Amino acid sequence: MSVSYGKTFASLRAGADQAWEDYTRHAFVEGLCDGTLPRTAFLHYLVQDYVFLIHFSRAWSLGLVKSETLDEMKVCAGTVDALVNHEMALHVQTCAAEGIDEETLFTAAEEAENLAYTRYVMDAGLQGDFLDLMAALAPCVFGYGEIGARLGTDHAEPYKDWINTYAGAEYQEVCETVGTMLDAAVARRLGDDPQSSPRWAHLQNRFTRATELEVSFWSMGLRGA
Ligand SMILES: Cc1ncc(C[n+]2csc(CCO)c2C)c(N)n1
Repeated sequence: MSVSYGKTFASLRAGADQAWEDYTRHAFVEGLCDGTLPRTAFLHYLVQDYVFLIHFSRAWSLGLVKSETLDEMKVCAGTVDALVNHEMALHVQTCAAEGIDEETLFTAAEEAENLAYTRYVMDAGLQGDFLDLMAALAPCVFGYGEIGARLGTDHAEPYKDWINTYAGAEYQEVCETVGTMLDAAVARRLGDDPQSSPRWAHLQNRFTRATELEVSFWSMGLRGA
């Protein structure tokens, strides 16, 4: 892998085995890359993803509540800001150009895969501590970072705006910042050898399950083809 987002992510990624490959090399992703993804599937994904981001913003806000350091708070607050004030704008713009207005996005009925994923993450945070929440949030952040880094910024239409959002230096820096914060959060709570902590298996389980839910999310997108 050419990108590095910290040792916590590297360990969790390795522990997720095949699920990680299924997520980051999904047919939906390959279709974005070579431009063969049907437009209807992309729009179906984008409408669902708008609602997804609403709930992910809520989950990152919970991260603020569960933080133990100002640095953790800064990363969570920055992510909420990026999500609600910037990342969602891409969805709104793209959908507006296709005649789908923001009211339609906000009130879209969630597909079961979407609902399952966001509520799973939220519950991981409500039930557990900051690390439980971060383990469930991590696949989303680093997976899109890894996909963006692999696809690169040199793409033709139709999906270059989407790809560039995640391939660009700005998002890659976000992933590095979150990775650094996550390493510090783990060291603070579990010490220098976190994999030997009795909590590690549970954190790995949260990460792997969230990764599987990302796979389902892509497959749900393809259903719109
Ligand atoms: C299904 C789905 N999974 C992941 C992302 C990417 N993503 C979601 S929240 C967030 C902000 C963290 O910095 C990022 C990058 C997405 N859009 N949709």
